[in-house]
Amino acid sequence: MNNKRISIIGVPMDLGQRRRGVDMGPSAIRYAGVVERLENLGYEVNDRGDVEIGRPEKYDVVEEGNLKDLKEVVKANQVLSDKITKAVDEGDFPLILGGDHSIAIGTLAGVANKCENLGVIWFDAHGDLNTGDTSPSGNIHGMPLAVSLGIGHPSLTEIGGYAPKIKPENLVIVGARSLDEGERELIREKGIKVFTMHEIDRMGMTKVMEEAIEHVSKNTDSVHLSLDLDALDPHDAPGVGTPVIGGTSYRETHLAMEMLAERNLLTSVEFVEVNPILDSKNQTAEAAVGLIGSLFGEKLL
Ligand SMILES: NC(=[NH2+])NCCC[C@H](N)C(=O)O
Ligand SMILES: [Mn+2]
Ligand SMILES: [Mn+2]
Repeated sequence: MNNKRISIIGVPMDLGQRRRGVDMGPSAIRYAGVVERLENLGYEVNDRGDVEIGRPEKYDVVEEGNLKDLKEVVKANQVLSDKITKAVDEGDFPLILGGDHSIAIGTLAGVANKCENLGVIWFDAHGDLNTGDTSPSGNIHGMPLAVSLGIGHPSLTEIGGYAPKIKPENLVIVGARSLDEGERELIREKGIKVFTMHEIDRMGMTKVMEEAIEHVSKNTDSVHLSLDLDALDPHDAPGVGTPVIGGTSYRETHLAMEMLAERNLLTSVEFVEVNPILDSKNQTAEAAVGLIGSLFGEKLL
């Protein structure tokens, strides 16, 4: 990834879930020194600022189909998608900072329209494979993968003007330990590759990443990484809205990032769900920046 210009795009989105504060995620990650960290690795960094998020007069409004704050989520994701397309057209490597995970809808719309077959590595405690019909919460941050597979409300699946963005065989989920019933069904029906915490315990992160990388590099021309900080154990990343015990350690995740850096296959990256209000002394944003450093080639010796 060397000799490249990185475009940072912040997305202070908090409408895809109910806990306020995750809109400050991009600021917290910047404050933890992401730009300096990347510049020290020799990259040129183009911080394109934040996507504007509409502030609804009333929060949590379900306009239709069990989808909370649908209108504002759609609007921001369309803007994000266009912004990414522009960055890619200008030759930049996109690094997206969230914000809740509903922004992955716009991110994938923006990065997938430039390639035939996008591979996706999705680090998450959750599946994010719900639709309005299967979601227990109505929170759109639990839906971006289903939406990107073309499943869900048309105002979400049609963002960017095309659908689907990804194919189920080009997707791998790592770190899952909390799935809703509808998500399990979709995983089985579509044959989606999932390395749950069970496989990570059993095989170790090295083997999991070797297989995950192999899986997403087959028949793909680009590979996107979406990392939800709740994939990590809450002990190492407490500042997230939907923590689930029993996640990957900072060390294991760090190793995964180093393996991705070695393989040099990523074409876009996104870090989401950092919520400074729920954090302790910006620990989660700092963890994110440490992981970003490794991902972009930082080495101790
Ligand atoms: N991106 C996330 N943190 N998603 C959490 C989703 C939680 C739950 N499965 C839901 O759909 O409401
Ligand atoms: Mn999650
Ligand atoms: Mn997620």
